[in-house]
Amino acid sequence: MTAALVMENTNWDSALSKLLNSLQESKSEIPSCTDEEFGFLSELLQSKELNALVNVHNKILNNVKDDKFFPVLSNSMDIDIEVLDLLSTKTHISKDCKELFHLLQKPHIQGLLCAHDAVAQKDYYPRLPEIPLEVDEDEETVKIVQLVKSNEPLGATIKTCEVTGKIVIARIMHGGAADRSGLIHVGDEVCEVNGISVEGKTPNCVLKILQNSEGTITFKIVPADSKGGIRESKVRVRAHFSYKAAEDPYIPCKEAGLDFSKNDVLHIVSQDDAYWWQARREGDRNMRAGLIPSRALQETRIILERQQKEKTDDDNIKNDDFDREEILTYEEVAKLYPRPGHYRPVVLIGPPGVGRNELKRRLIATDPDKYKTPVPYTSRPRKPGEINGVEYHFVTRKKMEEYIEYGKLIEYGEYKGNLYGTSSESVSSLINAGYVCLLNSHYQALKMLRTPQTKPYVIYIKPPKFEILKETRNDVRARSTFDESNSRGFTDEEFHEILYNAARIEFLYNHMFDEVIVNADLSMAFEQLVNAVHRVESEPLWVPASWVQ
Ligand SMILES: Nc1ncnc2c1ncn2[C@@H]1O[C@H](COP(=O)(O)OP(=O)(O)OP(=O)(O)O)[C@@H](O)[C@H]1O
Repeated sequence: MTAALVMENTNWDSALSKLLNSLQESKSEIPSCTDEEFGFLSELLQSKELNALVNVHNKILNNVKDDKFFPVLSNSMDIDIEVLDLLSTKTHISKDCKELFHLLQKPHIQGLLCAHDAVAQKDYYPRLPEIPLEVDEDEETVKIVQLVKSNEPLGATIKTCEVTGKIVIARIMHGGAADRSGLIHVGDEVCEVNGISVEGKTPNCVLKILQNSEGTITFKIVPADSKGGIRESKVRVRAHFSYKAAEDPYIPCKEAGLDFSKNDVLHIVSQDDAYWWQARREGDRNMRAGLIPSRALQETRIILERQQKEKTDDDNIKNDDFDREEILTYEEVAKLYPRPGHYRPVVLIGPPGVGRNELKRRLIATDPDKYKTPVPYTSRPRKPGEINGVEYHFVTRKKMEEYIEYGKLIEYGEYKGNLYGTSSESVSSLINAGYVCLLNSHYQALKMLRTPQTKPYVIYIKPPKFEILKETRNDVRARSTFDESNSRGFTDEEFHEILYNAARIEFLYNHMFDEVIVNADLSMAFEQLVNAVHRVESEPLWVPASWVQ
């Protein structure tokens, strides 16, 4: 294509055409320019993309002139994440949902939305004024640092140094404004803020000065000896408790706190402080880290809480609940990537009668060549119609005890005086043969199953509240699983027993669940199970870090 051709196109930007013409005219006058370089530049100036970009730029300029151009929102990235959250469970509904779900995750779409938000929030305003030249001569080590105050906090905390009594930087939050500037470091001594000396002032007074300043904030700082960038740790943990900084009376700075919910995965970026770690919620676009209680601090809090509770304890959890001794704070996790043809076993946990068999049966029916369940062993007597090796392998109690003693069973438990269990061999042979192995083990077996070798995906099947449990089961004349000798519906007592057992399982094993499905409407619960199993087959998922190493 030549310049003349370009100019024939009436939509072509005239400035670009001019530039291209000049380039061609002056080619011979720039001998240092190689053919390749010249070709690249002239191709660029003739590209449709650049022309379109310049047109967009011109249009924006025209709009700005008329004062018509303003952003409608400044949180498009938050909206993108919200929409992704909503879509994540609905991708099966239609091809469009699936396509949108993938589109909104594309890095260039997200990059565009982030850039849009930064512009909409005027993140680049105001321009930094020139740094004043007249710095006290006798203060060679003094540094003037200017930061732009935007909507986000500064990302640094201050304290009075116990030794010198001066105001010093106590903490820099990872990814916050101060950290990103790279100009302020822990231990730096603050002499002035916006020209106001902070000598003799309390951290609270300094905070007030900061809060009252607009635009840029100028710090006069004596840098600490040891600077160096902050190294980010790569540790990810799953939180086993929820946290709200605003409700924590001991956090050094409430605004610097990071709220999280139980089961959130957190990226711990700094464990330098014994009591307060810095963390980000995994998947959060906000790169600013926040303060969370360290493992040691949280453990101490739990122990104190328990001691206080024990004094007034009136809960009815039985004494054999050995797990109560466990102090759950954070569990280190890592992503486990799916291996094609080698699937993690899916374990359905729940109170007897909640519907695990029904869900498992339905799943196997969708593809019996893919989903399999091992035939368990039991010491319970065979009932009429049952075939050995089909429903169960029927063996004596003595044999079961031998199996347990010799470690032949991957999981076992006792229910109503009979032993039940699954052999390790039957599970591993299904997994090695490329099937998705489904287990609905007794909850007591969870600890045995949750090992780096087995790597189970644990789904807790939860009953809905009493009224709904009763209504949904009675509507379809569900058969009680409590009375093996008689086919009849569930009684109210049995519904209460399901709920009692559910509360107990949740109390003891909640931290081992990868997912919870409430089995109210059967078809909805089944749909969730299908989605969950699909995720296990196809997505990298968080597991205890020891399973991955
Ligand atoms: N969401 C539901 N709505 C209505 N009925 C249900 C629902 N889920 C299960 N059922 C019915 O409840 C009864 C008990 O279910 P199921 O046998 O699957 O329970 P289970 O948890 O496997 O019990 P167990 O572990 O004691 O064998 C069955 O008749 C089943 O069809």
